Amino acid sequence: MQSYQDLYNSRQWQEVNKCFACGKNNPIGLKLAIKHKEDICYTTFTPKPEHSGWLNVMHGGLLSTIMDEVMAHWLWSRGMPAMTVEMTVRYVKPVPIGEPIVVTARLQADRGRIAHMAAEVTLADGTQVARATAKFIKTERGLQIAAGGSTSSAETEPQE
Ligand SMILES: CCCCCCCCCCCC(=O)SCCNC(=O)CCNC(=O)[C@H](O)C(C)(C)COP(=O)(O)OP(=O)(O)OC[C@H]1O[C@@H](n2cnc3c(N)ncnc32)[C@H](O)[C@@H]1OP(=O)(O)O
Repeated sequence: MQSYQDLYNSRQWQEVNKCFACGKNNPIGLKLAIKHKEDICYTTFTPKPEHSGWLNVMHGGLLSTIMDEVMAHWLWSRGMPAMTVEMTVRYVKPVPIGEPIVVTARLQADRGRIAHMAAEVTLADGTQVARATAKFIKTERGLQIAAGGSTSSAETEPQE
C-alpha cells in the first residue's frame, strides 16, 4: 500500500488536489507551493488587492489559512495524516498588500495522537507579523475526506 509520504509527493495527488490553499488546480485558490527544509516547512506569498480585509491590509483569515496549511503540510509530508482541531492566532502587525511574506511551521511537541505545531509569518526583512499555535489530531479520516469520502465521524477510525 502506498504510504502517506509517497501519496503526498505523488503527481496523482497533485492533479486531484482541490485544496483552497495548495491545490494547483483550484481556480480560485492561493496555489501555495510548500517547501521543506530540515525541521521546518515554509511557503512564500505576496498578497494582492483581492486578498484584502481592511484597505491595503491582507485579510487575517487568509493569514490563518496559510499558517494552518503549512503546519498541516509539516505533518502530512512526514507521513502523518492529521487534521487541525484547535488553533490560536496572534496578529502582531498589519500585512501590507504587495509585501511578500514567508510563512514557516515547525513541530513543538509530538504527544501521541496530538501534535502541537507552531507557525509564524514574517516580512522579507524578518519582522514577525503573525504567529500561531495549533493542535492537530493524527487521523486517517483526513485522507478519506480528501479523496472524496464521507465527512461523517461515525466511520470507524483505524487503530493507531
Ligand atoms: C496527500 C496529501 C494531503 C495534504 C493535505 C493537507 C491539507 C491541509 C488542510 C489544512 C488543515 C485543515 O484545515 S484540517 C480541516 C479542519 N479540521 C477539521 O475539519 C477537523 C474536524 N474534526 C474532526 O473531524 C474530528 O474531531 C477528528 C476526526 C479530527 C477527531 O475525531 P475523533 O477521531 O472522534 O477523535 P476524538 O475522540 O474527538 O478525540 C481524540 C482524542 O483527542 C483529544 N482531543 C480532541 N480535541 C482536542 C483538543 N483540541 N485538545 C486536546 N485534545 C483533544 C480527545 O480528548 C481524545 O482524547 P482521548 O479520549 O483519546 O484521550
